[in-house]
Amino acid sequence: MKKYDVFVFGTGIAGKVVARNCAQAGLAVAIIDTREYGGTCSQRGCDPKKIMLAPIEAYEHASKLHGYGIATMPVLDFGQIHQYAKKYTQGIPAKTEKQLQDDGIACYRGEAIFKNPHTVTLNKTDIYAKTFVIATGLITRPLTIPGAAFLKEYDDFFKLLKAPEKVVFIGGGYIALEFGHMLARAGSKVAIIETGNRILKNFEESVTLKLQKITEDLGVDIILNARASSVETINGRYVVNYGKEDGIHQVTASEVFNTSGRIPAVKSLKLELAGVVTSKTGVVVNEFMQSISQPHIYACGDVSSMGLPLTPLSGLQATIVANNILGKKEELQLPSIPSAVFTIPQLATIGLTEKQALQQGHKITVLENDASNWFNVRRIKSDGYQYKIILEKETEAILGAHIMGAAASDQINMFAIAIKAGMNMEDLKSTIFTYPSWGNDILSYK
Ligand SMILES: Cc1cc2nc3c(=O)[nH]c(=O)nc-3n(C[C@H](O)[C@H](O)[C@H](O)COP(=O)(O)OP(=O)(O)OC[C@H]3O[C@@H](n4cnc5c(N)ncnc54)[C@H](O)[C@@H]3O)c2cc1C
Ligand SMILES: NC(=O)c1ccc[n+]([C@@H]2O[C@H](COP(=O)([O-])OP(=O)(O)OC[C@H]3O[C@@H](n4cnc5c(N)ncnc54)[C@H](O)[C@@H]3O)[C@@H](O)[C@H]2O)c1
Repeated sequence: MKKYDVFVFGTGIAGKVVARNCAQAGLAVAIIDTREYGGTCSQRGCDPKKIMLAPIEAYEHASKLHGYGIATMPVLDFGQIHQYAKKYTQGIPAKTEKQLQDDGIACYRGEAIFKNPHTVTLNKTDIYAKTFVIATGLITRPLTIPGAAFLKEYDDFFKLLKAPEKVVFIGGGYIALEFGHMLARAGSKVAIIETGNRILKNFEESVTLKLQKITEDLGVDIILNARASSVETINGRYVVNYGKEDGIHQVTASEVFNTSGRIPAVKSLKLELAGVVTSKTGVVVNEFMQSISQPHIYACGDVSSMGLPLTPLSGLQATIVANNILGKKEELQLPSIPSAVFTIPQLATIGLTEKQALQQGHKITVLENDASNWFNVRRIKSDGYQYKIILEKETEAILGAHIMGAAASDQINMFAIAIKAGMNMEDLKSTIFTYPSWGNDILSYK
């Protein structure tokens, strides 16, 4: 029987970091993936999405400044955009596998299944390990509606060679908004069906409603308080039926995407045979990222029950897992994690919303303004700008920051630094920033 010190499931950011750190420290490590090596973020998530966004942002800038120095409009070519992202992603599986092999890691492919807490079976062969790491990420939540087989998933977006004529997204979260903004600018007619009463329901309401309005003005049809009930094909087109309070409605589409959320990828591992406890949010772990029921089995990244499913946290958790396997006892101190939706303009958040701050009993001061007429917005003729900052009333400590604007994903990082450094709003505002930058705008937040 093959024996390893560490056996890692998943070659995304989380699995890769654990495997490499442990192998570089001299442990015998094996890793396995059911798909191409390299995981979601680099191949079908954050990075290719941002690459595709680059020409779309350039086009957007040009269209806003058309007649203000841009004399002729450029032409957006979705096929070229697809190729641009593909060129970036296509080398990743081979490069990832080579890095792992160069570190002396045994690389497997396929579906290994737990037989007992220390053994997995792969292609009828048993493999023993002292320690296991589950880093299998998330998969699209299956919708159990008639016609669900017609639905595309997030990774199909990266296979599109042209912008479809009409696209429907079922679910109005991160993925629908980011993809919808790109496709709408590339010429698709976009509709989003959302069960809630607004998009991006975990974000601060006022700034999100501003983005919702901008998205509608872009031509995206946002259908709220609606639940998709079935998908049919009629004359080569899809018809999505959805229920609202007043009955069943229909929308037609050339492509329909299931963007209704993502669930932990644990089903095929047979974790129950290893005695590993899971919940709806993934493998239940303690502060050392160990399974609460089997301490020699760790979980990190999106599949762990700890924190938001975002790349920076996955990397942090993986480093902690590796340190714990290597005997340096380290706890995950969940930091304030910023998050951004890469629409145009962007939406970014950190910390508590106003509602959460009040629910937690804080006495608060709120700095809020529609800053759409500020210099930086007028300069690039962007669609809008709004912020809401939640402060502890007495100390001015920053409890939460929420920004909708062209550079929100970077501005929010300044709040992340301030929160980590224990700076209050006055400290932040007494810092000298470059002028006239988006960062400097923060000095005028009131
Ligand atoms: C479209 C999209 C855009 C995103 N954009 C952002 C962004 O802008 N910023 C951000 O912070 N986050 C973003 N995310 C989230 C980010 O991609 C994840 O947080 C991150 O990839 C998680 O890394 P991971 O290693 O935990 O999982 P993954 O990268 O998903 O890796 C898990 C790996 O495990 C493999 N696997 C699954 N099941 C098994 C099994 N049974 N056995 C072996 N291997 C298995 C998978 O094939 C995969 O390779 C985005 C996600 C999506 C879908
Ligand atoms: N920029 C980023 O950081 C980024 C980008 C993309 C994805 N992600 C990660 O991926 C995760 C998943 O993203 P997502 O967009 O798939 O999910 P999400 O959880 O952000 O949004 C899903 C939405 O679908 C709605 N919904 C659920 N069932 C529905 C139904 N039957 N009909 C209509 N609406 C329905 C929900 O109310 C919710 O608003 C995110 O939580 C995030 O962590 C991050």
